[in-house]
Parts: sequence; C-alpha cells; structure tokens
Amino acid sequence: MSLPGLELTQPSEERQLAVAPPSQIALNPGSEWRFEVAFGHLVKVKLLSGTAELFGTELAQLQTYTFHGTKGAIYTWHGCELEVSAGETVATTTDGVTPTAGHGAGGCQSEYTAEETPMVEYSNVHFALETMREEAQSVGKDGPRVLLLGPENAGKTSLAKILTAYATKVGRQPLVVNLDPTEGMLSVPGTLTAAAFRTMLDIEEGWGSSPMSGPSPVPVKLPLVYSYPMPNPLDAEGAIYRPIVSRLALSVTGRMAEDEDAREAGIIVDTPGILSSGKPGSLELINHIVTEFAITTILVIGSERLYSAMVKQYDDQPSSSATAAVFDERISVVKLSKSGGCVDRDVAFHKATRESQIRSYFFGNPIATTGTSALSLSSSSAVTLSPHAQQLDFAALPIYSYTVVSADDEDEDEYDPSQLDSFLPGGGSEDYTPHEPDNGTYLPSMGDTNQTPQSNVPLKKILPPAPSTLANTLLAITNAPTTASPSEVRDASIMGFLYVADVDADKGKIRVLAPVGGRVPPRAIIWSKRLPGEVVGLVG
Ligand SMILES: Nc1ncnc2c1ncn2[C@@H]1O[C@H](COP(=O)(O)OP(=O)(O)OP(=O)(O)O)[C@@H](O)[C@H]1O
Repeated sequence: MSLPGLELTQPSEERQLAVAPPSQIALNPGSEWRFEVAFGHLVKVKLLSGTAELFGTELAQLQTYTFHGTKGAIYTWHGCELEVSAGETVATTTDGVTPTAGHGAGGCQSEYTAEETPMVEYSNVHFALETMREEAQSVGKDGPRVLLLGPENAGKTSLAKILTAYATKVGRQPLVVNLDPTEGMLSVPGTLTAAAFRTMLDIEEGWGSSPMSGPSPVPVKLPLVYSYPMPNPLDAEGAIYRPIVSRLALSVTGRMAEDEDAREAGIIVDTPGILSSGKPGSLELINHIVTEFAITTILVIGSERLYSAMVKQYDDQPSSSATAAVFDERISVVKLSKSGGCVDRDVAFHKATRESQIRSYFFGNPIATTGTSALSLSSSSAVTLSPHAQQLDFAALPIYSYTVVSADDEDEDEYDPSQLDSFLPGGGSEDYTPHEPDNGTYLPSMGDTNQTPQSNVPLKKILPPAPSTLANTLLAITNAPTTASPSEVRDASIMGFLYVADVDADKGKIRVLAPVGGRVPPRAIIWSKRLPGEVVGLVG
C-alpha cells in the first residue's frame, strides 16, 4: 500500500524477512575477522580461499559452518577470503523471546576485521611448549603442565583452545582441565572436568561434544566430570573446590603415568577469572592448583598485578613434581597480552549459553550444519536425542544439596549443623570414621568443637517433602553408592544428569527427564541447585 503523497510503500513482511545477500570478507595475512552472533540467529561462514582457523582449529575450504550464540574470531596466517551469509532465524529462545538479527554481515550483531592480534605471541607459547614436550620425550620426564590465569573475559579459555588445537594438530594428546564451573567443558555448567584431546576441536561447538551428547561427526572426547554446582570456587573458603581439584589432579596425573602420549604432551589448566581477582583466599587456591598439578608454566593474561605477584611467588621455583629435583624442573611465569577481541559477556549471554548446553545434553543439536555433515556419511549433522521422562519416588532418592554461604551474594541455604547427622552412613552411627581426615579446613562454626567430622562437608541430604524449588533444575548422578559419606559423595565423579520437570510434593513424586531410558541407577545424587540453577522451559 502506498502512503499518500510520499509514494513510499509500507514494508511488506517478505521485505522485512528478505535475506541479505552473502558478504565476502577478504582478510590480510595475520589479521582476523571478529564476530558476535545472537542466540536464535544463525550465521553461515564459508572459507572460499586461503587458510583460516577459529581459536586454533582450521576451517575446511568450501564447507559451511553455522554459528549461533557465539562470540569468536577467524584468524588467518596467510590471508583468506570468507563468505558470510544469514541462516534462518530459529523460532524463539528458551525465554520465549524472538531473536533479532544484527546489522552486521550475515546478521551478526557485531563484526569487524582486526589487524592487531596476539596470535604470534600465542603461537610462540605453543612452540615453546613443543620444545618442552620434545625434551620430555627425550629424557623421559613429564611434559609441561600449563596454568592459565587472568581476569574474567581475558581470553583464557580461548587460549586454552588455541594451545590444545595446535598440540593436537602436531599429533600430541594434551590433557585439558577446566576448573571454571561456570563454563562446562564437554559437560553442563556446574562441573569441573578433565579430558584427553587427541583429535580436532569442533569449530561450531567450541570444545566439541562428549558421547553423552549423542553421535557427532567430529570425534567425541570422554571427559571425567565432577560436580561443583556453585559459581564461585571461593565458597565455603574453598573447602569444596579444593578436594575436587585434588581428585582431578590425581586422575590426570594417574593418566599421565599410564599413557606415554599424555605424559609427553602434558596438561593445560583453564581457571575461572575470580582466582585472579585478588579476593581473599584466591592466592591460596592458585597455590593449591600449582601444587596439585605440579605446574611448570604459568601464563598470565591481561593483568600486570597478578603477573608480578606470580613472578614473586613462583618464578624459577622448583615445581612440586616428584621428579623436579632429578630434572631440575623449575616454574616459569610468562605474561601474555589480552586480545582486543575479547568481549565481556553479560549475565543474559551466560544464562543463554548455559541453557543451550543443557538443552543439547538432553535434546541434541537440532541445527543441521552442512559444514560438519560433509565429513559424515549422513546428509545432515543435526542430532536429535530423545530423552526419557519418568516419575520417581522422591523419598527413595538419596539427593544431597550443598549448604554454603556464597562469598558473592550471601545467598544462604540454611546451614544447620544439627541436621547433618541425618546423612551419616548407616543412619547416624556415632562410631563412624571419616574417609578423609584432611577435610578439616572448613569450619562452619568456629566455636562448635562438638561437631562430628562429617560436618566438615557442607552437604545435606534432602528429606521429604520434595522442595518445590527442585523443579526445573538438574540432578547430578554420582558414581558413589547410596550409603556413601558426604565426603565420598563430594569426591565422586559424575555419571550423568537428570532434569526435574515437575515436583508433586503431595504424592511425593518427581517427574524427571533422563538422557537414557531405564531405571535411574542407585547412586548418590547431587542437586545442582545454584549452578546451572533453574532452567525453565526445557520441557513444554
Ligand atoms: N580474538 C577474539 N575475537 C573475538 N572474540 C574473542 C576473541 N578472543 C576471545 N573472544 C571471546 O571473548 C569472550 C571471552 O573470552 P574467553 O572465554 O576466552 O575468556 P576467559 O578469560 O576464559 O573468560 P572467563 O574467565 O570469564 O571464563 C568469549 O566469548 C570469546 O569467544
């Protein structure tokens, strides 16, 4: 319809939805294309000519890669040409909000080309690590154990991906450890993980997928997962975080002792930004990680203050490895520049990322990506999983919840030490001997000397009636038996997750979604109450 006098036409719906033609982006050698794609909108990227990589993983020529809910950069060492086009917009996000495409090429919210990047510095780190790996190979010592430190959004995870991708590209098999509970590497958030990377990372999915997410054209990785359902490692003065770090370190060093390839390639440890914030207790946690993983190389990104503190404390000090004296193994602290491309992610973006990780754990990835499908035999790489819904008797489930004061928000779950007796093995027998005498660092009440040793672990069994707040949250099924002590539950690795769809407190039932059918294994369960927290709308 024309507007009288102006001869303008009202934009028709088709016109509004008209897809912009693909844009071509030419990158000079040593530059990168930085882009941000909103959740729910798809952007397709194709490498037309030259070579390019996304956080160290090379793009294949003429394959289409589909991105959504991503902030990243495609870097080229030798120059390349990219084609960027808009994919279809996925109906709605989990919040029910219809996503809007941005104004950048292909509907990116933001995109630009940057000539200045720290990639040369980062690749030099890779070559230095390679030299250490070759030395490890020749003299029979362990490969480098690298710790990444820096404030939030400094690019630690991106650098961990780059170093891992470069290492796998030259045939190494590094062990990667994620100590950031908010990220969820090959797992859902609220976990700390370790995995051996022998094959390439996934361009579209970041770290790639684990077998629990279903079949994948990019080889899956098998992570070892521990539950840490809180965003802040400093909660409970680090008394929950520390023992889990020790468990991971034990498993990782055990793997290195048995696997020659892993021993030579060493470890890459990614940490949460809060450890580098200088908050009380953070330096002690760093020290714990440095000791447990026998760190040899500390990489500090984007913080002069932390770098200087680390140099003072660790530079040229012997590592804590048992063979440090034999090989004169010393710690080196290296300062690295933060990439100008690192973007701050707001609370909404973090929440959307978490929801998307959980959704793909239960339902797979419904977005078909032609890029990866070309590598697989099927015509589409979309993976649709069918989780099983079932009703469970709440009283029969040994569900534990952490009861700690958050260092961040003072969001306290009532901490009542008298209730803790209820989860003593064998129903509260007094002659119980603790499994771990070293857990005594957490004292919930300094004046209370009559506490049983078990109360050092702030885990409480949830007794009926089922709390309504259980709805829309995750339950982590541990490998610990139902009669395990709280310290055993805390230290147990995770088998899988359930999503609580409904709580019927009157009937004493909960309706859960499980990734596989069959009976829920009789194991102790940890309630992921605070992280990932409530995820509404997973089940319609
Ligand atoms: N060169 C780059 N260009 C564009 N985006 C980038 C670049 N490097 C990193 N990013 C993005 O910036 C964000 C922050 O980076 P990253 O996750 O690596 O930081 P981090 O230090 O691990 O953060 P945190 O401690 O909060 O987990 C991520 O979304 C990442 O994809």
